[in-house]
Amino acid sequence: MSLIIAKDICHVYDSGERAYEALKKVNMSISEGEFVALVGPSGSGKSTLLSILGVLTKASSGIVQIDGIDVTNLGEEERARFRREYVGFVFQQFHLMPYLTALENVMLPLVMTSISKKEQKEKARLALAKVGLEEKGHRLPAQLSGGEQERVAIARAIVNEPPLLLADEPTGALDVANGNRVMALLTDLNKQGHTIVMVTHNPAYEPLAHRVIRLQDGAIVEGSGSLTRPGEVS
Ligand SMILES: Nc1ncnc2c1ncn2[C@@H]1O[C@H](COP(=O)(O)OP(=O)(O)OP(=O)(O)O)[C@@H](O)[C@H]1O
Repeated sequence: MSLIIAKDICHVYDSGERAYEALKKVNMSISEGEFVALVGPSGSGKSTLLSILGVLTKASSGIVQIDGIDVTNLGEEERARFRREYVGFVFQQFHLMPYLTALENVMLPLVMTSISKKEQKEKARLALAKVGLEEKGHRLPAQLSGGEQERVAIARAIVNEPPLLLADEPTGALDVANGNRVMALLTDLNKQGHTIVMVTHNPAYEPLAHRVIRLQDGAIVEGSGSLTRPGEVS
């Protein structure tokens, strides 16, 4: 079953003097449980597409359906709620709060929920254990290595068990050994049921994905998946 369907997605950045068409009629579908690598040259539109799939950016036109919900026309508040429930984000820059411990950073997505503080802590501990950092929850980000900080960021992304995990160059700031460890972790999380879409510049990681979607000049040139399953797209 498709978790994501994107139909005729166009995106234009309009910064006053000149408009730039970053995505041109992108059509794709991603099945539940897939691990997809989103690749392509710099400027081809990968981050823009990831941001649209994560309901962070509103596409200029086109339709995005996630888990059967048309997210295209949701209001700001509904979009925020949708992101909290459905999407975990992992970025190249870890974006950890420097004055919070690793455990507190992982708890952040739960703060807005009705879950009790005790349960929030328990869930954060479990997420840290999943990334192999159960012993380091008390440390501040500055007291962790780059690889460990990225694993904390991954724990934060999965703490509320979102069905969809979006990763933008998750290994971009890491050395080979730490990059490989993060990739092994993502592969493992995928096996546990998270659907993953990952932007990467590293061809060595492409074989780890079930499918490679290649973008060029804002269009998909390989691996879009089928959009023709009856009943899924109106
Ligand atoms: N806020 C913006 N305003 C104007 N143009 C933008 C903006 N953000 C991105 N672009 C342009 O849109 C195009 C696609 O950008 P995007 O960041 O999606 O590419 P990318 O494939 O992720 O690139 P990279 O691999 O270098 O991160 C680029 O040409 C970029 O210059």
